[in-house]
Amino acid sequence: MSGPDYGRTFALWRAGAGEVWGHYTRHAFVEGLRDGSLPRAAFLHYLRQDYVFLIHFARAWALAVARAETLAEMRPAAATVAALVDAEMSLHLELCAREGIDAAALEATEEAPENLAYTRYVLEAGYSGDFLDLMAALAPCVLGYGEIGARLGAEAAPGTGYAEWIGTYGGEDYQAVCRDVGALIDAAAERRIGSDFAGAARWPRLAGHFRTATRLEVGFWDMGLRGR
Ligand SMILES: Cc1ncc(CN)c(N)n1
Repeated sequence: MSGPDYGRTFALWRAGAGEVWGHYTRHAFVEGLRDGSLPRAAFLHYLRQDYVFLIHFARAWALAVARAETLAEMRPAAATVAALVDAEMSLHLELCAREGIDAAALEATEEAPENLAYTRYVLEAGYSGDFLDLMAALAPCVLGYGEIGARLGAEAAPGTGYAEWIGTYGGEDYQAVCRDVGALIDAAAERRIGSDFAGAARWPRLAGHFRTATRLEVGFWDMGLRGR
């Protein structure tokens, strides 16, 4: 199982997460997007939760701007905040508007426990740790969807009904964000722990953040699939 190249640190964290990574990126929800069999109600339930999720993720990336130690770290972190609130959330606004769900209704969505658990875990990693801890907790979100989008872009059934979702995450704009974030994480890791990543005292904790966030992604898909 391979995917796009988003850098060395991501490749090591991804491999270290073991089978959990496949549970996330090949979840039944994802396969339902690919072949079009995902019930529309489950998709809309997921989209509403994901809109709220992205608000908190934009806050977490804004925290990364504050935790950055250099301008070279600050710029891509700030660009990712913009990509989340300007580009990615537009997908949710447009798809939901077509179903009669407006922005006010989206913002009034009551957070599911799986959503609360995931977003607050990531924010806590940033509050109690440093920039690199935060990157480890954020990476499965950004880069996992990049990997899923790239695969579904190549494999999706014609007329799946979820082509816009797939096009957003498989498209060049989102893939460029993933490559930039991968490069940002590689540079941030070298700066803080040197080039012998796996030998660094901090490595198990960082890999643990990545694995936990990946498990929380699986829980998010489970929540979406269950629907209301
Ligand atoms: C739960 C979740 N994880 C990741 C992404 C991709 N930014 C997302 N929109 N939602």
